[in-house]
Amino acid sequence: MSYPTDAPTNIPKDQFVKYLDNYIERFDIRPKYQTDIESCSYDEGRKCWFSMARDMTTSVVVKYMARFLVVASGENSAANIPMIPGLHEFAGETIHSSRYKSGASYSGKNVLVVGCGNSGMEIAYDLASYGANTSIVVRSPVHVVTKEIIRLGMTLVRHIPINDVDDLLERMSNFVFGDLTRHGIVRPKLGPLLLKAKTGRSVVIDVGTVGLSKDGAIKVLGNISKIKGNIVEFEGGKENAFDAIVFATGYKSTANTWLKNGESMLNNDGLHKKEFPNHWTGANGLYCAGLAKRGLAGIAMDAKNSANDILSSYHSYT
Ligand SMILES: NC(=O)C1=CN([C@@H]2O[C@H](COP(=O)(O)OP(=O)(O)OC[C@H]3O[C@@H](n4cnc5c(N)ncnc54)[C@H](OP(=O)(O)O)[C@@H]3O)[C@@H](O)[C@H]2O)C=CC1
Ligand SMILES: O=C(O)C(=O)Cc1c[nH]c2ccccc12
Repeated sequence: MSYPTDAPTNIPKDQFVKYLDNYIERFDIRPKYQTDIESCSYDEGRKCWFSMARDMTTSVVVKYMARFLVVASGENSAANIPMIPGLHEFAGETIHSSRYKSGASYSGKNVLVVGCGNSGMEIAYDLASYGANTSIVVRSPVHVVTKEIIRLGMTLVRHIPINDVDDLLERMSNFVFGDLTRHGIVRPKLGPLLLKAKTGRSVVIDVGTVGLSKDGAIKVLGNISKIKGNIVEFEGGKENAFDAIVFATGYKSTANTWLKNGESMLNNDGLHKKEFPNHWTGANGLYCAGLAKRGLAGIAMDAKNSANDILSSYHSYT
């Protein structure tokens, strides 16, 4: 099997869409856009998977039949908003990062971004650029890198031990950003690639947020303890008033809600049951790609394993 080697790196949106179109054409993929899978279940008698697919524009439900089923709906499927005491009575606006489009309407407002993953860090930068008085909650250590550094790391780790690559990535990142501890951003003990492999936590690619935090244009705050009206209280007792809170607090898998008979592969959280590296397949032609919290490299690994396995059982099946 061959894969395109011309994957885009830093190109405008229309060229990226063109890349996807070329990909579809090259592999003869027929996407069903605007389609919601309501359920997938295994028919023991016919030895196949039945999927109920609702056309979101017409609401017509179509039934698909397939010998193989690949769950690729991802770890980032439904918005995760934490339970914080007093949140339901918060006097301002609350929004999850998945619905955030632009900081334009937040100009001049006091906005708190909760979460310092890539979504939170990008949104904080956008809000500050639109003139919002921006704060961000950074409750845990995080690896901030540049896109060049992580790209280099992902290439080197195919040839060099992970600890050596992590050492290099940390040195380079420290050289670029300096020690950010006094700005509220602390590096985790584990290196960036090992942290991803062990905990699923991604590095954050800086888009300018770090510079604004150093300038004080974006305020870095610790964990929230409670909310009272429009006041947010932080651990340590600090209190600030906010007009809006953006929850960039990540996502959950939803595969367990629509996949019936998936017990051989998925748990109640919609993530795989089996330990890595044997997690990507279940019974009766069931597969998953991208539920192992191993980032882009993990998704590629699952996709190749699933495709090769389907190919070999397809040949023995026909
Ligand atoms: N440009 C890009 O390539 C982008 C990539 N992405 C990717 O998409 C995926 C999803 O990213 P994202 O939406 O950022 O979600 P993530 O799961 O990566 O990050 C969620 C963040 O929310 C924090 N959080 C969760 N609950 C709380 C809480 N109660 N109080 C304070 N903080 C909290 C987490 O902190 P803690 O670690 O302490 O739990 C973490 O910092 C990731 O793989 C990411 O790398 C996203 C945006 C842009
Ligand atoms: O593959 C992942 O998820 C990583 O953690 C590394 C990575 C590659 N490209 C990225 C873009 C945003 C955040 C992390 C990565």
